[in-house]
Amino acid sequence: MVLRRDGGGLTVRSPSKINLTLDIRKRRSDGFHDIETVFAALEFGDDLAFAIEPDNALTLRVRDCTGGLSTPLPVDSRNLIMQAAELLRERAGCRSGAAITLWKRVPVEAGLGGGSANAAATLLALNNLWSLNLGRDRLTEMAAELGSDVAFFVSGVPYAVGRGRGEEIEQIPSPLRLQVVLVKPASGLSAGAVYRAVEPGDTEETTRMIRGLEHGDFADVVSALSNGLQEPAQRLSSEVSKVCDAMRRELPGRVLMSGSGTTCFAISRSKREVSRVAERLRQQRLGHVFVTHTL
Ligand SMILES: C[C@](O)(CO)[C@H](O)COP(=O)(O)OP(=O)(O)OC[C@H]1O[C@@H](n2ccc(N)nc2=O)[C@H](O)[C@@H]1O
Ligand SMILES: Nc1ncnc2c1ncn2[C@@H]1O[C@H](COP(=O)(O)OP(=O)(O)OP(=O)(O)O)[C@@H](O)[C@H]1O
Repeated sequence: MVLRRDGGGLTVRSPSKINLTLDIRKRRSDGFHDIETVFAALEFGDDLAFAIEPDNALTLRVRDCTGGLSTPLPVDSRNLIMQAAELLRERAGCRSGAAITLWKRVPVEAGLGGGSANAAATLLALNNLWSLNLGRDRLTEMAAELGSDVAFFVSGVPYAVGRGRGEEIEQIPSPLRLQVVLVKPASGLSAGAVYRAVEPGDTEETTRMIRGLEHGDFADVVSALSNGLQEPAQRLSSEVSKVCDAMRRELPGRVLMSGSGTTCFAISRSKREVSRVAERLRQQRLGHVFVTHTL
């Protein structure tokens, strides 16, 4: 994530992600699951601005740019941005203040990790704005406390494998840039509800996906696309199957649900192809359609 100086403050683009694979290995006693997943960061994201607040207050304003797609987000400690700021203050032992503004574009409960990316952006930006000089390791530890996806966004890499409950991050070097079309249906799903409905299995797609990305082999990437949460998500939301079926008619074999849903995505090497497919999907009114690419 690139921090930009803006007067006395900072601005940062908070990206989103898709999961190119998601293997659910086993249910743990702490309520989480051991997983292996391949994250890909997307250019599509929110914007955040941070300014020093002289009286040590922490405030958050949200500007909804989703076109009414999301219900209003809380601006108190229920918001992951406020949780990240408070955690940073507590661990660094500081009482600095900040006025934070979020321009929200990434839909909520979409499987795109929008809230997790906001939390990561907040850790990185306030560490800089408040001159705390905490190292990447300390920020990564805090990230894992805030949510399973946050460490990936703190890493700032385009592709990574996530192990453990998703917070153990290892970069996957790749020459590939994927063009991506996203369709988010009206309904959302909470990650907890989808994980509760899953049966852990022993799929091996993540290893194949890592190899495909490293070799820059698009055909291998396509053949390894898989998501162990898709079947339970489809049971919980009929819109997921409807959207994926419509996308498969356009780009057979290249469609998957992201994370815990409900967004489905399709990948291509061609910008022109995703734009054409997006136009056709918009006409079918299945949900909000976004065109983007991996970072
Ligand atoms: C679906 C993914 O987005 C894939 O990247 C993540 O696994 C979920 O990440 P997240 O939204 O950051 O999730 P968290 O806020 O950490 O957890 C929400 C809930 O999802 C379930 N959860 C999450 C991650 C995991 N490895 N196993 C789980 O069972 C737990 O019930 C947890 O209470
Ligand atoms: N800044 C934030 N942006 C988005 N959601 C937030 C934020 N802060 C708190 N939340 C809450 O977090 C929950 C889900 O967030 P998010 O949109 O990141 O989920 P998601 O798209 O399913 O992502 P994931 O792939 O990580 O599961 C919602 O219940 C939302 O109210």
